[in-house]
Amino acid sequence: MQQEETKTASPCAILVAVDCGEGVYDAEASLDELHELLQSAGYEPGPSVMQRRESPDKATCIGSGRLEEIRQLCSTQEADVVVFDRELSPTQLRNLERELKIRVIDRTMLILEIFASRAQSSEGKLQVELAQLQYMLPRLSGQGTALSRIGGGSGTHTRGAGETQLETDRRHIRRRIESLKQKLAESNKRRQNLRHRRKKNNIPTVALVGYTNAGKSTLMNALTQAGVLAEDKLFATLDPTARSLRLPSGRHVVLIDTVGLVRNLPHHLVEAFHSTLEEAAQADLILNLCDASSPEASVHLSVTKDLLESLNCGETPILPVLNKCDLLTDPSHLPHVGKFVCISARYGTGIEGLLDAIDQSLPQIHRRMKLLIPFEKAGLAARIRRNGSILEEQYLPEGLLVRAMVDQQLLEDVRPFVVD
Ligand SMILES: Nc1nc2c(ncn2[C@@H]2O[C@H](COP(=O)(O)OP(=O)(O)OP(=O)(O)O)[C@@H](O)[C@H]2O)c(=O)[nH]1
Ligand SMILES: [Mg+2]
Repeated sequence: MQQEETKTASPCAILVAVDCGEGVYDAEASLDELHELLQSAGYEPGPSVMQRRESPDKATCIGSGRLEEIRQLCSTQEADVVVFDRELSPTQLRNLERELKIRVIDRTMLILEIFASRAQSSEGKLQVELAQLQYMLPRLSGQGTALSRIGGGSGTHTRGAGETQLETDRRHIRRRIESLKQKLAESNKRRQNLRHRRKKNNIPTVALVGYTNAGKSTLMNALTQAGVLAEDKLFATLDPTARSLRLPSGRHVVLIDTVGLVRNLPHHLVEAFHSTLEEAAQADLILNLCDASSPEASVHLSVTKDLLESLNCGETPILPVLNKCDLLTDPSHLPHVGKFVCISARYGTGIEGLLDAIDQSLPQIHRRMKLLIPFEKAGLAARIRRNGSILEEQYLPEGLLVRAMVDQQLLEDVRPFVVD
C-alpha cells in the first residue's frame, strides 16, 4: 500500500528579497542570512524570489507580476508563510496578507520571533516582548492574528463602550508596553547599582560582543572549563550573563555576554536592548568575536563595530577575536583587522593568548590605599613598588605602614593588609 505523503513538520517559507540598490544592501548575502534565520526559527526555507526595482511598491513592496509568481509558488510548495527580507510597512503587510491569503512576515518579525524563543533571563524576555509589541502596534489589522502570535491573545479583553476590537487590542497593548517599560527601568536601575559597585571595587568589565553564532557562549564555557573562572565570591548578585573571571595576572574581571547581532538588527530590538548593549559599550574592554571561517567575517566585525559606535563606545578599546580557527584551511582568508587574537573556543586553542591579550589591553589602574604589611611579607612592598608606587612609609612594631598606589593586579594580594 502506498504510504500517504505527510507534510514536513516545520512550516515551509517562501523568501522574498526586494533590491532597491541601497548602498550597503547585498541581496544575495542577506538572503543567505535570511535562510539561516529561518532555519533557526524552525522554518523550512523554500524557494526564494528576488526583484530589483527603483523603490519598494508603496502598497505591496513588490510588483504585481512577482506577486502573482509568489502566489503560484505558495500553492505549489504548500507554503505556510512568506518572508520578506526587509521591513514592511503596516499597509504593505496588510495588503500582502490580503492578496496572498497566507501569513506574511518581514525580517524584523522573524528576528523578533527568534529572540522571543531564545530569551532566557527575565530581563531578556521583557526586552523582546517590548520590541515585539512596539513593532506590532501599528501593524494590527483588527483580525487578531498578529496579536495571538505573540501571546497577547485577542478577543479576550473587555471591550469598552463603543470600542472596536482593534481599539481594544491597541489599548491593551499600550498598557502592556507601559508596564514593560516600567519593569525594565527597575531592572536597569538594579544593573546600574551593580555596575557602580564593580566600579567602586575596581573590577574591570570585559564585554563579549559579536554576530550571532560567533561562539560567544562557547567561549564563556571554554573559560569556565579552563578553570580560570573564579567562583563569584566578590559579587553576590551577578546577572545571569555576567561572570567573574580571573586573569593569569591574578586580576579579576567581570565578563559580560551580550545579545547576538545580525545585519539590519531591528531598531526596535536595539532600542529594547539598549541598556544591555550600552553596558557592553561602556565596558573597559570589548571583545568583538567573529566566526573567522565565515566568508562574511569582515562584514560581521564591522556590523558589530558600527553598532558599538552608534552606542557611543567612545574610548573603549575593542579587541577583535577571530574564533573557529580550527575550521580555517587557508590563513590568508583571515579578515584584515589590525591587532587580533585567533582562537578556537570549541577546542580551547589560543585561550591563554586571549587571556594575556585581555590583561594587556585593559587599562592599568592604580588605586591609592593604606596598608600595614607584616615584616615577613616585605616582598609584597617590593612588588607594589615595581608595578605602582609607594608614596609614604613608616616602620611600626607590627610591620611597614605604607600609603601606596597599588596596581590592579595586586589588589587581591594586598587585600588582607588594608587599613582604613
Ligand atoms: N568548529 C568550531 N565551532 C565552534 C567554535 N566555537 C563555537 N562553535 C560552534 O558555533 C555554534 C555557535 O556557538 P555559540 O557559542 O552558541 O554562539 P553565540 O555567539 O553564543 O551565538 P548567539 O547566542 O546566537 O549570539 C555552536 O554550534 C558551537 O559549537 C569553534 O571554535 N570551532
Ligand atoms: Mg550565545
